Amino acid sequence: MRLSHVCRIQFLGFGLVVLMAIGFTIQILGIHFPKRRSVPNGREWIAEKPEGRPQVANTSNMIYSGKAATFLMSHQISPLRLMTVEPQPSYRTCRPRRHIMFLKTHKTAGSTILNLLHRYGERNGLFFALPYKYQFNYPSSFHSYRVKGYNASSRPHYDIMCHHMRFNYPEVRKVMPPDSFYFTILRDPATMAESSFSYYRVVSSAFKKAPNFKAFISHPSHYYRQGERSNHYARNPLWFDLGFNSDAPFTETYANAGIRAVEDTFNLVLLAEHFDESMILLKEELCWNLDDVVTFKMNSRETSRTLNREDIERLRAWSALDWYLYSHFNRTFWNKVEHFGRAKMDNEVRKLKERRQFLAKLCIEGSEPVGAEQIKEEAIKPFQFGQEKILGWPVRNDLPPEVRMRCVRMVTPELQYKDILDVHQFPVRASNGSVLLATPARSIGR
Ligand SMILES: Nc1ncnc2c1ncn2[C@@H]1O[C@H](COP(=O)(O)OS(=O)(=O)O)[C@@H](OP(=O)(O)O)[C@H]1O
Repeated sequence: MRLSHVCRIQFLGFGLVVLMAIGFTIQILGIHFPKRRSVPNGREWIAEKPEGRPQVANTSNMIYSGKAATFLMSHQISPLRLMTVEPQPSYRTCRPRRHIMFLKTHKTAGSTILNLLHRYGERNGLFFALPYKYQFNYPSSFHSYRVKGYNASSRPHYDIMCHHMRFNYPEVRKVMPPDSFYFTILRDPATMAESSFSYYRVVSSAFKKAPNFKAFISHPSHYYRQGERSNHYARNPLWFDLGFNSDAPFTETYANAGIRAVEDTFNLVLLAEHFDESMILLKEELCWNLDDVVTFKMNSRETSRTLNREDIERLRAWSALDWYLYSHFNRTFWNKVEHFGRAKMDNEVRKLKERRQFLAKLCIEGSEPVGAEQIKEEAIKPFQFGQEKILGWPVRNDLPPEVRMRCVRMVTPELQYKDILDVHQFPVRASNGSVLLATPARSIGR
């Protein structure tokens, strides 16, 4: 009798251990159990949900043609479904965050992040704190009166702020709600300098004076003078964008004080070199879905120069404050990944890459970025600046209109997207009340 009792306890204990092991494995792999939903009847698909509620879209009147039809049919799936946001896992207790401040640093993949913020905001009817042109009077320090429609007495409600600025927290705080999520992105100062040299050589005095990049790397101080035109791109540009003194001599005490200020203000600091991991961390922190953070690389150059070890060391030493900052947030970034779970992260990154590849096949003519001259539509032509060609994404013409529209939004560059949002938020009305298209600020200058 006692023996069978002991056996039963042992059996229950063993079962418990097996269940715990299964739960632990699920946790590590980050497997989500989506809500059970009704199987589509061939005509109906769960479509995008602006307010988080599923809507049913009838796709029976969709137009299919050419290669698109073959692609869509080969995947046995409705085109709308391809553009669908995955359902929220049923156990998720968090609520998507919608008050967001992104500090867009220069040459750090910020335009790609802007694209996802623009899309999310537009889809969810959020209100952007927009600059009058394309930047908040950069390189001057940010001031609230630079936000279109801002009025200190009436304090309009803004949800997202994301265009280039030199950060100035007291002024930003006046504009953004107190519960805003602050994030930014950093890049290794060496590769960043290579990108900046190519892009900003026409404007930065230090870059202009150097006969070539190699010469600049060998003797940066020979070409650099504090305060000369656009030299904030040439030394410690991250430090500058964060609102600090980029010409201050490096000391650990000073650098640590800056890092503490960033940590006190920003909820998350991302890394351009680890963009996909960054997107997963961002998605988790914002309680968003995978599709919200799927992007195509924006603002990339046709060619770039490879740096050798010595070049890298020199450039990091030249921008010592940025290198110290980057090294610190590189450590905290990987601590966050560790905390999230490496295996889970790998799994999520794999899903992100697959989704991007899938959407590239669906949306993009040839699936690869091309030079601006190969893109006919002004709405998606990349802005050209600097010494190298900036690439863009041609959208296939044989897609059903709604799908094509969503594809176009995924590759709409920052400047054109800002114009679209501006027109939505500040429609110019004729005397009869009809909406006139506002003059794109682009025609006035960046
Ligand atoms: N997803 C992703 N992953 C990694 N790197 C990326 C990504 N998206 C953009 N980029 C690279 O970021 C550089 C452009 O940065 P920005 O868009 O911030 O430039 S800008 O300041 O707005 O002009 C530019 O770098 P360079 O090509 O070295 O110039 C882009 O290639």
